Amino acid sequence: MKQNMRIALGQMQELTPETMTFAKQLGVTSMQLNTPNLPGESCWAYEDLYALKKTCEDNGLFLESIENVPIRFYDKIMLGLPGRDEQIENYCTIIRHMGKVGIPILGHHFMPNFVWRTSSEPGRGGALCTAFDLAVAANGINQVKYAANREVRIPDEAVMWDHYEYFLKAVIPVAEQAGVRLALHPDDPPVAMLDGTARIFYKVENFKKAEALANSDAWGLNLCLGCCSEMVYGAANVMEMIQHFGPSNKICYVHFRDVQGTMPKFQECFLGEGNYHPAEVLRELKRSGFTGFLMDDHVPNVINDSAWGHRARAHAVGYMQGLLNALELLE
Ligand SMILES: O=C(O)C(=O)C[C@H](O)[C@H](O)CO
Repeated sequence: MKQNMRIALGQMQELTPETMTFAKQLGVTSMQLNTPNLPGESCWAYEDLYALKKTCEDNGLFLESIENVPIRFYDKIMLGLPGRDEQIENYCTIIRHMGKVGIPILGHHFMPNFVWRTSSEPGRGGALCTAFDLAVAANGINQVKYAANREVRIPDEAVMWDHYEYFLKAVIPVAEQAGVRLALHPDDPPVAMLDGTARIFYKVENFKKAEALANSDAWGLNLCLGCCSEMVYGAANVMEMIQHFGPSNKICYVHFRDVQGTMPKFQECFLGEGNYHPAEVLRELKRSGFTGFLMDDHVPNVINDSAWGHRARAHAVGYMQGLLNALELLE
């Protein structure tokens, strides 16, 4: 059954009673977890995934997606190192477990050196916003946790494509069978080369290439509007991604955040003061046939907030709820 667009609370690693209460208080009925801190050095057990799903259900919440397994579960896959087939086997096991448990989406990115930021800058009212400047990054400065194996660099984009294709060919049939969708997150920052390693998901046409390689409804996007807005041409990418991937139901879910500026230099911001117009984008999502969930992803660090960002996330969720309500009335 097709649902309506809805909002999830997420980007936490742990499902605590407090966060679930917070979700309910905000009027949110969906949850997402990012790299949940479950036991396991290379794989997750069925029982642990089942417990996450059950805890959500017992609290009247639906666990929509798990975004990312830990990088240590698939670093060899991304880097094409010996041991990648074993990692693929484990990845397939997780997909099968998720299918059995009934968690419908598993997110992934393909950035061996993960997310980079070069500073935090004061935004509206002094709220701290993370920022990226390629000129600074050229000196190897990354203020976000560095997840790469820095000994191994893959400077060749074609090699990274080979690694992604190898991964897709192995996991897509398993995902199809399990009824789980694999949602790809764009590169952040979206740049062709960072710290000596090539990236492949930094421009619109490359997502179309991945779509063709996967050639399956089990592949889709974790459409991070923030990353698309960071790309050269900013808001135009956001619209193009929605218009291309929405009608074929390739958008599994949306990270609804924005930045000011585009590559090579940008800064995160509150919704409504970035490169794109949030209402216009939400309307385009609806018109494209998107019926998945939206979530805030990153938020500025506002005064007296928690590390996870309760205050700023409440603002972002409220903003999205208001837009959704208005859209229902107007469209
Ligand atoms: O940088 C972003 O836009 C992110 O959302 C980073 C997240 O950790 C995401 O899970 C990367 O796959």
